[in-house]
Amino acid sequence: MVRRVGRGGNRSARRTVAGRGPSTPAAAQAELGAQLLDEAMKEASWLRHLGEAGKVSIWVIAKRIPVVIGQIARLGWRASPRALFTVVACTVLSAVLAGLALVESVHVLAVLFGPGASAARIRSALPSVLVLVALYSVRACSDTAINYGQAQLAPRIKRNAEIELYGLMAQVKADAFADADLADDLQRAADNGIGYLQQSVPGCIAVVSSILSMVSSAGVLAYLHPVLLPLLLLAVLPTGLASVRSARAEFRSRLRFSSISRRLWILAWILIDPEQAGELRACAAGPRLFGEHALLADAVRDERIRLGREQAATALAGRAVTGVGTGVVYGALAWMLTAGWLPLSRGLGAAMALRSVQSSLLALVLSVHGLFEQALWVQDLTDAITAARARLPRTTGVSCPEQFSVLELTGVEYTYPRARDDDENEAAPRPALTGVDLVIKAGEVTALVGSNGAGKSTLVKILAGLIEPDSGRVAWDGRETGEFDSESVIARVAMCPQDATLYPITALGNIAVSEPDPQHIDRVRARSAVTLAGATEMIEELPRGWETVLSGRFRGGVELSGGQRAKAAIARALYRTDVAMIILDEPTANLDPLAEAETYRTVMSLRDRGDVAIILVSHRLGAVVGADHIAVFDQGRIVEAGTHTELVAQGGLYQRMYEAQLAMYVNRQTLI
Ligand SMILES: Nc1ncnc2c1ncn2[C@@H]1O[C@H](COP(=O)(O)OP(=O)(O)OP(=O)(O)O)[C@@H](O)[C@H]1O
Repeated sequence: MVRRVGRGGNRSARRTVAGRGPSTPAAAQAELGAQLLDEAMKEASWLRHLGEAGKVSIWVIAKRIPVVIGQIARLGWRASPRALFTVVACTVLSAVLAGLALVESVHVLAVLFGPGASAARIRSALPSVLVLVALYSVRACSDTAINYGQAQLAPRIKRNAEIELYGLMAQVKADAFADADLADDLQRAADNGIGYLQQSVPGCIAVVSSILSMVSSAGVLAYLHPVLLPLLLLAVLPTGLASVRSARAEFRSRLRFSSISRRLWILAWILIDPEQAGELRACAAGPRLFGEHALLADAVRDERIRLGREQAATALAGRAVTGVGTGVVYGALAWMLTAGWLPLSRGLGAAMALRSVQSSLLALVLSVHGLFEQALWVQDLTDAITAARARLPRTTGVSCPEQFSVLELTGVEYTYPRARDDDENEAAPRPALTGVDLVIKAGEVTALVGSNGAGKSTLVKILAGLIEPDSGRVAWDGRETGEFDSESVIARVAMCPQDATLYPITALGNIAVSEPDPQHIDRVRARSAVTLAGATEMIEELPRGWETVLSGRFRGGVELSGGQRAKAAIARALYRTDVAMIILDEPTANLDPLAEAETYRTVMSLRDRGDVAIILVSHRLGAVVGADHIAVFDQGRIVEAGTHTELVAQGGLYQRMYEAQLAMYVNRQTLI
């Protein structure tokens, strides 16, 4: 049993850190567990809105709710005007029918409790009973229509939001994702915003429908006797307040335990993920992770039990006060009946109306709280969409030329955007590139080499049009790329990035993934790309050959090795024949020596395409010996440039790196 968990921290754990260590191994274990829980309960960015509904005032909620309902109504109108109309019309109709049914019940009671013989009274009440049955039947149809309309609206609204959000995600500039805050915003929008948006549709309907039911029942009370209206407050207010308190306790608990729930989810995922099963056992990590899972799961169980107790106590107090209030109301009703202010039938009708208002109020409190929380997430989603819109690629209406002879970079500078959280750091972020000048020619192989973190991959992203320099110039045959639509530049570059991703589609689909329509895949071109990448044998040996899905997560699919993945990624780049530049960023890091040598021969042979510039990033300097031009990077700058022979003769960084690698093969003594 875990005790004393909370956002404020665990006192005993703190004491141990500050003072002497725990006395026994069991105490040490318990304190370690308490620290883990403390850590797990710190608020994370994706918890941003959870629990806010538990903190704000009722007035803030009251002002916000109509805005949300308006927003969802607008989305509903865009998604399906007919479904929205059905829902609105039937919600109003249901409330009116509920009121009419109450009034009709009073008529039935008036007849049944009126003068005359029993049989005659029952006969006289029959028409009103039939009307009552008709009213309830129509209301049942109306409620069904609301459910139907809601089932039509919610998925459409969700789908529209998905189209908008994922469409934007696929379009925003690649460097937008380097902005950790935007990436976080988009992730939250996808993980939570869309789901909450869908939930907010029934949420809005529940709120409107409970308000209308309350108004309708209150209207009936006023019709029975105006004095009953103020009495109503006595009967419903305590229930309302108890419900608000209980709902807030629930939200607060969710806030404190959401971080733990997320950890639990991640731990459970690690324990059951087939891909991680081997490593988990090899590292003997299973018992430790299982122990951590058990600790957190026990804490969640204890919290649910505690919450249940708190809510039961709140409900009991609410019920007790409501009981007193209801007693006062019924006392007043009895007095009105005996004083002749109200006939018996109306008194019974008033009791029914009171019950109806109480249950509608309960539903209203719960649905308003739920909707308020959903509204915060919906707002988050809207904000993320607006932020993503501001990061769409440049459109100028001018496409870049199909080819270039010379691509020139002059004084290129680039610094990655930093996260909002980093803004407080006083040190300015270090530029990834500074004053880069480089000339790239079609029909040549240009190699980019240098130390780790020197800026090679960043330059490659600029060449591919994925990011744009903060300053400096990138020009295709003298025309600055800023003149062109960003998309048109990206479309003219084939890229094989470091650690390329294979998608869970067929091998053929992966090689020709640049073809939007699978019907238009050129199989001959795909075969020749695979041959050039040295991957023919690998693909033909797959269980279903070209049609094998390249993911072990799917039935019949396979998981490729790192080297096999690299070959497929190279083939994917070589499939593109409509490009001005082919970029290979560390293409052979995972290849065996023979495959590596073969790949470099292929890369050099790409010069034969004539009008295509080849960019090769590599740490294997033996592989760039044959390049036409080599640029050596260090700390964001090009510090040396030339051919292999020229660079070795210079005796600088390149020569030192080359000699170091050479020594590994020819003179092991140098390394020892
Ligand atoms: N997405 C990013 N966000 C922030 N900084 C980044 C990002 N990518 C790279 N950097 C930083 O930019 C600098 C240059 O990185 P880059 O990946 O271009 O180096 P590289 O020469 O390709 O390195 P390596 O040889 O290790 O692949 C590094 O300091 C790195 O930390």
